[in-house]
Amino acid sequence: MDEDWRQRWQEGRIGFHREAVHPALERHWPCLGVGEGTKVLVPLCGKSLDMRWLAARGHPVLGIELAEPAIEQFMAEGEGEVSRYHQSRFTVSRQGKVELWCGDFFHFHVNEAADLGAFYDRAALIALPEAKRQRYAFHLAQLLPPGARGLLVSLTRAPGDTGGPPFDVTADEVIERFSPNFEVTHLEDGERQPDSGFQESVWQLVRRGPGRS
Ligand SMILES: C[S@@+](CC[C@H](N)C(=O)[O-])C[C@H]1O[C@@H](n2cnc3c(N)ncnc32)[C@H](O)[C@@H]1O
Repeated sequence: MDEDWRQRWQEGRIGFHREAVHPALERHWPCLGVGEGTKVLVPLCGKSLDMRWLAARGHPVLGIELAEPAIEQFMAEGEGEVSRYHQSRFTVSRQGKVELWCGDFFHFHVNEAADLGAFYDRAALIALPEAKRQRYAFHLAQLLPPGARGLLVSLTRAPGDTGGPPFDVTADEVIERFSPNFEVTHLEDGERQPDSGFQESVWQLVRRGPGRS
């Protein structure tokens, strides 16, 4: 699976990438109550412009992405000097308020997450096959302190369509996977797309106590 993602980036098969900031982020982030200056984790970040939007609102952003081309492109398309350093199994590239960690999200350790206070998941959970989604929800919870808030943009496919990625993740599954560690609130459902049959759903998650273990 990891190799598939790297290959997609090599070949430019990145239909998931949006050329504009996601409207759900613009609509809902301001209502989440995430404090100014709070550092935002963006798992499986690609080269999403949503990270620039978060940075422009004053948030330091920490994105994690497997594919080096995604990070190279993000930096090349941005402005400002890029610095790089190595941290455990990752190469970290930093430009302005955005730092992108190149490597596997599941290798990102809680010790490296000390200053995180919020997260943003658009097309991260739904990029993972079922077997990895439970692990994802648990790992995310381990990285965030109690009270940390985030936005999740999930997706369902047309009834009977079992393809992916993006994978079909129902509302029941979102609740089941996250509610042990998060307060989960459904915010909205988008329109089902007539061509793809995809329908996005947007969720607010708040990390419950007692905290990281
Ligand atoms: C569907 S894309 C979404 C990217 C981004 N969130 C966006 O909205 O454009 C999923 C991304 O996750 C990356 N990815 C997949 N598995 C990963 C993992 N285990 N760790 C880090 N990145 C991963 C892929 O390379 C791909 O760029």
